[in-house]
Amino acid sequence: MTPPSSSPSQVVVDARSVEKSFGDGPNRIRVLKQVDFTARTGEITMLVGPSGCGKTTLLSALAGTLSIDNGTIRVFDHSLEKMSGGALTRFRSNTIGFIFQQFNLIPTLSVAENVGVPLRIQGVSSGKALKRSREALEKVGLGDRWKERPNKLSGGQQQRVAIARALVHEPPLIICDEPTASLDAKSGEIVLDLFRKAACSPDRAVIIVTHDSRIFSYADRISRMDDGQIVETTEQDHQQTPHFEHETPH
Ligand SMILES: Nc1ncnc2c1ncn2[C@@H]1O[C@H](COP(=O)(O)OP(=O)(O)OP(=O)(O)O)[C@@H](O)[C@H]1O
Repeated sequence: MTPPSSSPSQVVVDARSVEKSFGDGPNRIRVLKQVDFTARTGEITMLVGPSGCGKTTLLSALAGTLSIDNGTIRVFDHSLEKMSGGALTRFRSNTIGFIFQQFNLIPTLSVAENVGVPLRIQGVSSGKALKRSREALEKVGLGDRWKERPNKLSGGQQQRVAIARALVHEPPLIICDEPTASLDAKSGEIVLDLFRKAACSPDRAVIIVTHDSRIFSYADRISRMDDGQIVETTEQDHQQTPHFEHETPH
């Protein structure tokens, strides 16, 4: 997964001293406490840690969907906190592909129409969006299911549709929150192989929030979070092919 030597990996997500609290007065809770976090091109970075430690909050801040109280977040050389609402929305839709645990597919649209949503938001015509959506569905092994409604697919297949939707507009940053939590081992393996292929691109970065220890071997870098802070970051080099652990997640 190491990018070619002609394209050394670059820090493209750089969060420094990020702070975020929720609530007021005695109900105020500090969720992010001076968090430093980086993600690089050509790599899968996993953000792990116990429930409630602040992973989703940090992910939302990195994605620009949640404002922070203090600190700085740079994503592909743009300071998120300096961008206005409209500019941030455009930046997000061009730069980031999101994959959520709940898939968030629209039940009344076909699978291909769901995949095409990011393209339609960018103003791509429906004909071109359909063509590119079908190509993206081919890549995730669902080329023959494009006309169906999402509820006709299994959970693993719906997750692959969500991945096709996140990749269809070729965003340089892929952000995933618990992408495998509800998947069996076989579906999880397919999903992780797709992320690995995506991250192999020397100009693309993948960030995955997970507590699913079955997938840790796919990470190039693991940042461990506890009580609102990154307490450890470890690098993994892939002498051996990463694999999905066929055991119950912790
Ligand atoms: N909008 C909000 N308003 C108030 N409190 C919030 C809000 N969002 C998150 N929190 C609180 O912030 C803390 C961290 O939540 P967060 O979802 O970031 O944790 P997490 O590490 O992702 O947990 P999990 O692994 O269970 O998803 C929790 O105590 C949560 O209740």
